Amino acid sequence: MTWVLDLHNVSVRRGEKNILDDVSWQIAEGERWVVLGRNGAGKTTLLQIASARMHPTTGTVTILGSQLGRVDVFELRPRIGLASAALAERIPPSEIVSDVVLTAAYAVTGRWREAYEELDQARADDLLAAFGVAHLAQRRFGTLSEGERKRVQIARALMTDPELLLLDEPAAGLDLGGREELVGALAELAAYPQSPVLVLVTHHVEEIPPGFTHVMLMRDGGIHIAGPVEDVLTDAHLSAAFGLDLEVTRTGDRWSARAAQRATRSGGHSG
Ligand SMILES: Nc1ncnc2c1ncn2[C@@H]1O[C@H](COP(=O)(O)OP(=O)(O)OP(=O)(O)O)[C@@H](O)[C@H]1O
Repeated sequence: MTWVLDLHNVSVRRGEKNILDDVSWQIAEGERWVVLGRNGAGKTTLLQIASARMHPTTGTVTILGSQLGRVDVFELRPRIGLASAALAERIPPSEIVSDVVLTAAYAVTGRWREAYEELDQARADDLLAAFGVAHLAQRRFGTLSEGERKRVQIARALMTDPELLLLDEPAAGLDLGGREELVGALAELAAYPQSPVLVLVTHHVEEIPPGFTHVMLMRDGGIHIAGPVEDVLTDAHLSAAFGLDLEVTRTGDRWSARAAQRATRSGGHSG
């Protein structure tokens, strides 16, 4: 089987610590993954590896059939869409929104005399429309709200028509309405068979869009458990991964979690 992403015994060492510790993970065509874990679990490091931005200390990483270390990463990266806070910080606030998306075709931020094809412009316009921000195309990126910026970033990440799309906490900082709109947009993306393979990093099960197929729970740099959503999202697995007693609830095609309610003392009469 050809995997879209194939990590084999991958570790990343920083100082005395393995911040990724012996991770083996395969993603097949058509899958939509959520990576969950508490602060410091290693989620962003995992996405750095999966987006060919970081090499492992040990282990092998094969992305879209190319093994890291044996491939020109500058040829590989346009095939992988990535949206993250770190990338967003590099977008000049004065950049016109349309150009924020368009420049992804050339893997740069900041438009500077590149010869853009009309087709590229049309694609950038379509993506802005698909994420409901076409009306902001001529605004400066720095003037957008957090939610509007997140949508523009995802449009940018899709500009190169990637085969793999990695989203690092796309709902962070959004209000309830913004989160729900984004979850809806990602559910739509997940539903298209032509969409890239999706990997979404989040802290909250409430942000899992309908249509996502698999969940990985990370803990201390390793995989606590990974597999189909229904198998992984249990009270026991989530509690172990987050280190506290949690109750998970499924309502329709959405999930929520909260601290387990302690059994109340019963049987007594008040007064
Ligand atoms: N260059 C580095 N040197 C030392 N430690 C690092 C380095 N980069 C990351 N770490 C540590 O590795 C661990 C994993 O970091 P990472 O950012 O991958 O976690 P995360 O799961 O994305 O966390 P969060 O949910 O808080 O964003 C953290 O403890 C972090 O402090």
